[in-house]
Amino acid sequence: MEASAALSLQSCSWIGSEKVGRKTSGFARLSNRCLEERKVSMLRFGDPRRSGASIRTGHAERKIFCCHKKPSDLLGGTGSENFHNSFDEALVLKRKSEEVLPYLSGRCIYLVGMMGSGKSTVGKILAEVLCYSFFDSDKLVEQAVGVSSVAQIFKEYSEAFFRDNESEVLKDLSSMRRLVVATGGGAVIRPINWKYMKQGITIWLDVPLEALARRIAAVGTASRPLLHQEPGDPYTKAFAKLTALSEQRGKAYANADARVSLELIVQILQIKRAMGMFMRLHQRILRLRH
Ligand SMILES: Nc1ncnc2c1ncn2[C@@H]1O[C@H](COP(=O)(O)OP(=O)(O)O)[C@@H](O)[C@H]1O
Ligand SMILES: O=C(O)C1=C[C@@H](OP(=O)(O)O)[C@@H](O)[C@H](O)C1
Repeated sequence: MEASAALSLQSCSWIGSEKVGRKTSGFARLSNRCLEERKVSMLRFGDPRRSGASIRTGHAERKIFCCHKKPSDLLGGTGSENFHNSFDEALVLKRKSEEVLPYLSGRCIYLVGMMGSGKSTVGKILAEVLCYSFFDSDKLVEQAVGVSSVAQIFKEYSEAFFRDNESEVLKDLSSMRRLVVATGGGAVIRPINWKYMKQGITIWLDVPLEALARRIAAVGTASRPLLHQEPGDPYTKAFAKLTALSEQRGKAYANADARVSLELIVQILQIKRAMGMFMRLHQRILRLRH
């Protein structure tokens, strides 16, 4: 399953519960239709094509990426696995998007959550499915500052400087429509950012800390400066810092209009699997009796 199936499981419930009612590029590849509807030139940081972001226009029909993995892999997944296509899942996602789009009426979706919660991964899939444009706010800050990585911005300037630019980027995005935005994990700590993000719909990707630390340890902490300072092996230092950050930020994430809990998704999958096994067993017993 994975990120895409998580979406297919959750899309109905999040739209029902909403109150309104690393990345190589800051942008997902877009369909021709999406491109026509996009108005990125309004942004302060200008046209992404000029600022070096890659957008490919060659595909009229978009692929929906799915990955088939055991629920246990979800929690321990490194994310380095290939995403495979699945016709069924693509169909489910397509239907869900058709259900959801009228409720969205063009409003942007902001994904919030701790580092490694999958905001970029899920955001790209969500944007594909909804035919929205995808933006990664960290990438937009890098472009605005003219520095190639967030880690470098922290080092050359400061965290406060990064946060100011992050707020500016969110402000610019807030006047746009039909975007999925993967925010930086710390965007939730400034109340002003909520004012911008609440122009759209905010979704909190809530993932257990152990899973976050495992995912981050798998790719290393170098690109995440807040985790890189601690001593120790990547998992231990990521886990220690994520625990501290999560205690500070827990309440802030809860401001989101909806929460997608990976723990709950895994439980649902386990129940579905157990029910499937039970049905198969039941059928076998019936066959033996006759
Ligand atoms: N649902 C998932 N299951 C397993 N690994 C995931 C999942 N979502 C993301 N990942 C992996 O976790 C890492 C961090 O994901 P990313 O989308 O960059 O998180 P964020 O943008 O929230 O920091 C990446 O290596 C990614 O492939
Ligand atoms: O949690 C945080 O404070 C941060 C998360 C990072 O983004 P991701 O959540 O995309 O890793 C990035 O904005 C910066 O390193 C600070």
